Amino acid sequence: MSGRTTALTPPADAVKPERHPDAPAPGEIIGTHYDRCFGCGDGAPHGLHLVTRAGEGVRVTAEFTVQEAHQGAPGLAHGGVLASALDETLGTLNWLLRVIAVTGRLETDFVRPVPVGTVLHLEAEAVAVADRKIYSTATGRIGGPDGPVAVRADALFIEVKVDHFMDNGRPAEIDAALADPDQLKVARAFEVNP
Ligand SMILES: CCCCCCCCCCCC(=O)SCCNC(=O)CCNC(=O)[C@H](O)C(C)(C)COP(=O)(O)OP(=O)(O)OC[C@H]1O[C@@H](n2cnc3c(N)ncnc32)[C@H](O)[C@@H]1OP(=O)(O)O
Repeated sequence: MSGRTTALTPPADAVKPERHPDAPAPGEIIGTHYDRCFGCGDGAPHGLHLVTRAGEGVRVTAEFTVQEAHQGAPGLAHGGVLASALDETLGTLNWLLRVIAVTGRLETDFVRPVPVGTVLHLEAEAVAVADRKIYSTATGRIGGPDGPVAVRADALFIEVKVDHFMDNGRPAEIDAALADPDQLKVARAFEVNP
């Protein structure tokens, strides 16, 4: 038994994800999508401050150092924080597809404890797309990029329009985020050129 639900098995008509021609080049840092994002924002003091790089194909790598504020058991990372790191890394894959998407489902395996001060080396790949559904998978390793797997996850992201954030987010913050001309340009470009 793998423990996985069938909700994360791509349907028979799913296709291989295609990297968008305008996606960041392999090795390039993929910047934050929102300054106050818990996963990647510089303006989130207790956030993860994840720095993600584009890889080959539809792959990304990221690093996250576990801080004092991220503990669950004494001296060990909280599982929810580790799931957040996986979620953020997986979410960044959608920028290589140039699709705006949110997490619908995230299934996480916690394989080894992750002590405070550890650098978690994350790697994620989009594996299939079916209409609005993007299936992806990620691992987090400790002790180096080739170290043992400490956490892994499979996920389903669902493509949404920018309106998803306008309709459901706090208007003042959405306005502030979209007042950034780069952010608005990127968001609109995604919708015009999926
Ligand atoms: C400015 C730029 C900023 C860009 C900002 C980017 C932010 C990224 C941040 C990191 C990632 C996150 O944490 S995102 C935050 C956490 N996630 C969320 O808040 C999402 C909350 N959920 C929702 O809003 C909604 O449930 C949606 C949008 C996911 C889906 O609603 P919907 O649009 O009405 O679509 P719906 O018809 O229900 O589903 C479409 C298809 O997906 C399937 N589906 C939907 N949910 C699931 C599920 N949990 N498990 C399995 N399958 C599912 C359905 O069966 C259906 O399949 P079929 O019938 O077509 O076969």
